[in-house]
Amino acid sequence: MAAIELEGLTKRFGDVVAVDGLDLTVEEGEIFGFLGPNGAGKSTTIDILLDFIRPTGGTATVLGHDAQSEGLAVRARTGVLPDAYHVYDRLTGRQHVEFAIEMKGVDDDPDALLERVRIADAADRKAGGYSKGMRQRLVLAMALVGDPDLLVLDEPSTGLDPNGAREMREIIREENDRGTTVFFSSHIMEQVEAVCDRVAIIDRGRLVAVDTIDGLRDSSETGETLYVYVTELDADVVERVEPLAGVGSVAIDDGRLRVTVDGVSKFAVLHAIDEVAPVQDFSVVESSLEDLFVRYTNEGQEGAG
Ligand SMILES: Nc1ncnc2c1ncn2[C@@H]1O[C@H](COP(=O)(O)OP(=O)(O)OP(=O)(O)O)[C@@H](O)[C@H]1O
Repeated sequence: MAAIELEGLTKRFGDVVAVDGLDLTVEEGEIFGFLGPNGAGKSTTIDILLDFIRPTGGTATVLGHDAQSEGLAVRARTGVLPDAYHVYDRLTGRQHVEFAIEMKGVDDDPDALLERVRIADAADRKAGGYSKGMRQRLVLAMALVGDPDLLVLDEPSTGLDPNGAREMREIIREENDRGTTVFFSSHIMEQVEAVCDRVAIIDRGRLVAVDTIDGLRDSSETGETLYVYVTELDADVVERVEPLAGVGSVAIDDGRLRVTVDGVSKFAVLHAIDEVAPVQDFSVVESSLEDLFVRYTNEGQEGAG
């Protein structure tokens, strides 16, 4: 059974199409990144998964339950770290978690939960004195009450310093190791790259790519960039390298040739360049997810324009 299954999911707000015929499957046990620029439709999709808003068309199935007609069943098995969350300044960390345990009607150990998000030593402090990272982890501890099968995290790293973001990643991995499927939205590429099994990129409500990060790299012309030192570097070399198979773009950059290539054929490309102009030295730079993200979302815009 898939953890999340979207079929033709559509949401219109008046003239605005926030989600536009989205088809997506997230398998159980995955850490799945849901990426897209501002306004792409991430929060709207998450709101539909949790039945906070109703779709205009299509269906969303979460853990085998229809998100709309069986919203209660979905929420009973799903933990959510919302984009905007609130803590009560005058309650301690433990009191927050105790409250969540009572609300869910389970008998979890609050200290064990605070331990899992690494703020057990602050359990008796008032949340008003917590740092932003600690507050977020406290809300995550509340989301973990009842041992959910699915964790939905909306922008879990926004506003965290690098240490906080790293700690968040570690916690996400640990929860995943316990068998929880993690679906998290972000526009911070590094975060997603470091932790996700697969990612979907959406843009203006539409799916533009879904794959592993390596898969995205391989299927993208900008999979890798070669920096090549050749014996003679001039416009003529650029012109002769451009038509070679597997070459995306070619430019002169800081005394070197800068060549974007399809990840699979970089050696063939190097070899071909060597025939045109003898290669003295080279280096390979893998695209970051950031590059891929820009590429996928810009391509979409060109298509629409
Ligand atoms: N309640 C609403 N009424 C009207 N338009 C809305 C509403 N909610 C969202 N939208 C519009 O739907 C589109 C998608 O918004 P959404 O918040 O889902 O994007 P997002 O990917 O979560 O963006 P961000 O990364 O900025 O949070 C945007 O154009 C937004 O303005």
